Amino acid sequence: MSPRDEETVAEGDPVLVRLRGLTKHFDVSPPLLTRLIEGRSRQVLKAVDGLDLDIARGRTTALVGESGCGKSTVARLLVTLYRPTAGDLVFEGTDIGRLTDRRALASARRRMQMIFQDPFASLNPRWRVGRIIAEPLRAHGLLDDPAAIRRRVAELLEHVGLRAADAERFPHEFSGGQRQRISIARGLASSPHFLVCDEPTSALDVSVQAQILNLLRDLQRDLGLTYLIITHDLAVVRFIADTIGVMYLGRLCEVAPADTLFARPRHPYTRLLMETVPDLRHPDRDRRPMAGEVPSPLDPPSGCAFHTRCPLANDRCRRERPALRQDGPGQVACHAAEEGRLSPEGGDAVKGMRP
Ligand SMILES: Nc1ncnc2c1ncn2[C@@H]1O[C@H](COP(=O)(O)OP(=O)(O)OP(=O)(O)O)[C@@H](O)[C@H]1O
Repeated sequence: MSPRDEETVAEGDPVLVRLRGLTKHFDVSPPLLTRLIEGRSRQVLKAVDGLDLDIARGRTTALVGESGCGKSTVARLLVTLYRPTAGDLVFEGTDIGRLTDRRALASARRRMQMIFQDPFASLNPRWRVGRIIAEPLRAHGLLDDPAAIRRRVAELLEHVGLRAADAERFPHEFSGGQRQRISIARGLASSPHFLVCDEPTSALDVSVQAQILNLLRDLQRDLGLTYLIITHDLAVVRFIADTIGVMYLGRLCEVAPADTLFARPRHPYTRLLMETVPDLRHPDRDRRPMAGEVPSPLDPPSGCAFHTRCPLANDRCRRERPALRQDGPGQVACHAAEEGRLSPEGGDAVKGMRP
């Protein structure tokens, strides 16, 4: 056990967030009249379809996968912007997916915050930075004395590498990276335990991305924060994540410690994703596009959702949905892995999938 493990276990439950069978379906049916005239039935989009995941306290868990696999929907479920269709969403011991008590929900919301991708869109351009950062303090009724609010805002600005005097300026006076720092300061205002970061760096230049990721790491160390990072960018994940969950069409196909996942990816889809990782030092070099189309979540394939793109798929894969099973230090949902049909390095498994 590493010293960091001992620390988290000593605090009690090492798991801050526990997801069991977490599901979000959207009713995307055409209006009733259209359905009657055109003889169409109801349509349900399975954005998230039975997710089991533990998010370790004080650590960084990342969810990766191609666009449309359900990452942002998970983020929105976690911060209670959406209600689950089914399943458990337990945060600090409370199933917040089922909470109806307003005060309990407000208390949970204070302890978790979301950082969005686009700091332009998420900051009110007409408000001074001080007011933007102070807003959660007022909304949650944490501070009302103007001098105390000013002190807290100054402290938060300094925490994220800005100056106390920046409170007087407007968002447009800052660069993209600085604006993301302002978003993070606002996210920290209510002293949350859990930050959900949805593509926190994808709107930024590569050089600035590393600064923001370093800031997130420093804040985690200083404040004991737990992160869920949502991204399609494996380079970001490699830089910051302790644990990685790989999503495909609303389900997790692999969950593993970051080192294990990069050294020995197991699921054929993870192996294919790895082929597309840009080198952090040479981000423009050798980035292959992903082969094949992701099937529609309106009509997901039977059995393993990945079987339509997987060169190792057999009849069982087409018929039977694989469960997420323990596999070394991680978990993988793959019949080929369970049956020992994967090559150790993954070369054979991905050859047929390369464009
Ligand atoms: N409010 C909604 N109503 C209907 N469908 C939705 C809604 N939100 C998301 N979806 C659909 O759910 C699926 C998952 O979307 P989601 O945004 O969670 O994926 P993602 O992996 O975050 O993709 P991206 O990286 O492009 O944001 C997509 O097919 C999307 O069109």
